[in-house]
Amino acid sequence: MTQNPVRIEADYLIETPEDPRLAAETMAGEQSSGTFVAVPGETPELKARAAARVESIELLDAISAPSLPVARPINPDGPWNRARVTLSWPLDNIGASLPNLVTAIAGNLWELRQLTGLRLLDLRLPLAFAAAYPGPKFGVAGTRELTGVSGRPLIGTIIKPSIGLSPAETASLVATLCEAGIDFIKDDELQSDGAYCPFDARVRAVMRVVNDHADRTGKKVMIAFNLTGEIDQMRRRHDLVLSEGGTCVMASINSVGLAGMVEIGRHTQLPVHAHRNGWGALNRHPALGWDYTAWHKIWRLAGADHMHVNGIGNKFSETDDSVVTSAKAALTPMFAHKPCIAMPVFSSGQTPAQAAPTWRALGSTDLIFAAGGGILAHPAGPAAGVADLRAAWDAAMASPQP
Ligand SMILES: O=C(O)[C@H](O)COP(=O)(O)O
Ligand SMILES: [Mg+2]
Repeated sequence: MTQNPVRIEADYLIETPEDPRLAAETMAGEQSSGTFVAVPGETPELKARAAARVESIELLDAISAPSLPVARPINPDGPWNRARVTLSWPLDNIGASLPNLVTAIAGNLWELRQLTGLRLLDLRLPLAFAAAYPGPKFGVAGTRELTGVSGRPLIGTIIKPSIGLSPAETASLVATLCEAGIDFIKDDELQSDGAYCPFDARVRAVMRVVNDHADRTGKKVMIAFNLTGEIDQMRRRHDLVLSEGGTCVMASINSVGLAGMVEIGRHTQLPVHAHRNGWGALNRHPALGWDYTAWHKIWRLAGADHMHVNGIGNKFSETDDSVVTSAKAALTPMFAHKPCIAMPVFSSGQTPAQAAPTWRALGSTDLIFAAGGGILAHPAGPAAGVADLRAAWDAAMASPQP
């Protein structure tokens, strides 16, 4: 977690038919003061001030075929060398700006013909970024306080069918889940403000049920209402959730973009639940895109309190190791004085069967365990689904601390 006070650092896995040292210099040049040819104004003084630097290169095994196509290959016969590279940039090139950070560390780099593979593995930011951005306002502690859940994961679900229910039907399902003792419910990412389930009507209908349940039992179930939209809409939707007594809002972060998320992060008085749909396009090919460890940091800084990490034995394509690495990353402090911890959300094909392996692999109860089909498709109904999931977690946690 040691931060260079004046330089941004990023680690990459590169694949190149050139000497990796040359390719790394091209990366640094293209992403700072250089271009494909020396230009007169790029003086030694200017370079000293603005050039990105190659901080380290670790050579890895070469491979026998390129991972990505190139229109005019530099060396069509290979070999395709691989290396782990760290670059750094002067903070003053961009200032503490998340959108411009992404352009610098993850902009035109992806298109360089010198590279047949490029993956951004991790990044380290100067403290100025911690000062410039809100970070999560609630995180694990604030979410636990609002839900009254301690010592175990939050047991959650996703409204299913994802889309198609009316506000009244959604509220009726929420009532059943509240009675069953659930802690957390979220809209599906596909449900935001459609014609037959408008956002405002859904919030009002659902919060009537949630508030009534809280008045009777003292337990306020946290509902993550999906406010994804344009910036003015999102601010207004947040304000409605707040005024109705809601305790969480959700956004599809790839859809609202970094500036959208920063605005939510600054405006919010509620925890922000960050849904990562679209992530596969940035991550699924091992020689292209981002590792979650690097990517999720920009969203935490922007204000994500809950970060989706997929789940053990998920219905998608990701390995369990990758899921656990992501969850541990979300729980790792970003800055000593401003940890920006985000609560990992395990979701995607989760059922009681994944409770014990998740507990063993993570060794923490600081998570939201969200099972949509895993609760709502229970043969004995949603209430039995909640009870089974609670029982599975209780049994898992009774086994020795991993
Ligand atoms: O939005 C989500 O988190 C997913 O739709 C999870 O749904 P599932 O538990 O039914 O896979
Ligand atoms: Mg979903």
